[in-house]
Amino acid sequence: MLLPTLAAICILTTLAWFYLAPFSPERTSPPRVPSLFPWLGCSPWYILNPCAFLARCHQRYGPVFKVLLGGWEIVVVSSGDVISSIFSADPRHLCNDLMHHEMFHVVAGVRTNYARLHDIMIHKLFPLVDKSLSRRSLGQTTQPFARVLFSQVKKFTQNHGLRAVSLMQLVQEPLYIATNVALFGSSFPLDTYKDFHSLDKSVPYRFSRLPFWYWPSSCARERLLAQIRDYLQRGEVADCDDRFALALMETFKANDIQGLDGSRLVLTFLWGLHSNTMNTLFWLLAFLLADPDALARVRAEIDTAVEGREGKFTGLEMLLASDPDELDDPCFAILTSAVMETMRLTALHAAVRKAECDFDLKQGDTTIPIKKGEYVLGNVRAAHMDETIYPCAHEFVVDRFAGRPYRKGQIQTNGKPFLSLGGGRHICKGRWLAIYEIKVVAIILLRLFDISPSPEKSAVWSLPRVSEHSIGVIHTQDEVSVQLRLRQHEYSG
Ligand code: HEM
Repeated sequence: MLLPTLAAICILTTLAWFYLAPFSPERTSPPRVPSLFPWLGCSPWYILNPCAFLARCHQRYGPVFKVLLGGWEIVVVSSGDVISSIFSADPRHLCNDLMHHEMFHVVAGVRTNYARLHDIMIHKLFPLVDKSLSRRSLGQTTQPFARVLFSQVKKFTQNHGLRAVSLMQLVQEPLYIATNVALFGSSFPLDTYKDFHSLDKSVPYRFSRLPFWYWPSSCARERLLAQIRDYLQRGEVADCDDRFALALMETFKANDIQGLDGSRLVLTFLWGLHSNTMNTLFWLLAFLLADPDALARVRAEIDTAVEGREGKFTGLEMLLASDPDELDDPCFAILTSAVMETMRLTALHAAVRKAECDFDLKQGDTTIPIKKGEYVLGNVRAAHMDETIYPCAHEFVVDRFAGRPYRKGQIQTNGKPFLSLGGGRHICKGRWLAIYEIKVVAIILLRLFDISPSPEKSAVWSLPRVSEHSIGVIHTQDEVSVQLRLRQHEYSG
């Protein structure tokens, strides 16, 4: 009894201290968040709710502050310009190996051989992703994507016509399967969505080393690794159009990556490929369903484009057969803006880097000194919630990014600091794929269905709660059920 009581007293005292003490930050530049514990620093509060902790510190100490978390001195920055300069910094000065290491460990359980896997990922896999998923060549890589996606969504019309379905599964499973076919070919283990989802749900807890019932997700990970290993061992690529899969197999062969190492590398990549995109897509639908006017505007735009009223497409089938470049079009200006707005609202923190030497970050006319061995972290959420840049920053404003003339071939930021997709040399290599995929899923679902809250739950739609332990982009643990009703138009099942 003594130990738990002491622990409870300790936690309550420190919580009270954190909330009530009249904080006077140490007179350092940047200000340092005071902490009671010598090595742990503020990690108990950070781990309990990273987002709320950073928001409180931002409010108290301003846009730049230093905090000790589990032995790491971290300089947190919240201004768009400074975060951009971290993204663009020379990796010899600010290095992001740490995040990659964590991803390998947390997602795929890598404990040995890290350096070799990391080397292949950075020097072989990322350039391959960059080339295959660039705006110009995306159409060759995604050829079967929309076809497979459509056939997966159609299954919901057959099996779930009148029943409640999980919004998460509705938006994510077809996307997962179609993306895997497009990138890895149809011989990839496609019936793995449930295991992937179970692993994905555990990742934020694994990152924070929080107590969690890990057993189901660990079993899911083992099954995924075994199936991916079989896929790599077979080495079959069904179709020579599967360019990405062919190049991947060749890269693995040339570098003698096989067995468990190969499957761990692919699983880590698979998580990077799906996790943010799936969660962003879920929130796009959730925001639209919570805002009937926004939903009506996006749907009207889709109907106009699909019905060929402005001469763009003559039906859903034609739209789905088009090159991704065709969807990067002013006829989808509001939908594109809705995707950008969702990315703005869902991005958390990024740009975690370790300083390899003493380094100055520029902030306007001043500099932020970073010492060798310190870490920097970009509080993207704070930058995106800056009311001076984004009025009504906490609200979903569907046309926020549709104010200026549409610029094809560019991310539609409307000239505002937009950090959800990184920047500089580490800009997200899958950004064109992610935007294209999210748009296609939204087009298919909103064209085919009226989606309403499941009557067993509530007649009024409210946004799902944000999980305190989200990473990358916000997550939810809420089960959201919806009912689908086929709309009356060209498609009848
Ligand atoms: C909505 C979906 C996505 C979001 C919000 C997102 C976000 C990001 C961010 C913020 C970074 C920069 C991280 C940093 O520098 O610290 C990044 C990097 C990266 N992303 Fe994405 N991403 C998404 C989808 C994808 C997809 C579909 C792929 C496809 C494989 C992908 C592949 C990559 C790669 C390879 C990098 C590392 C680039 C490098 O370090 O050179 N991402 N992503």
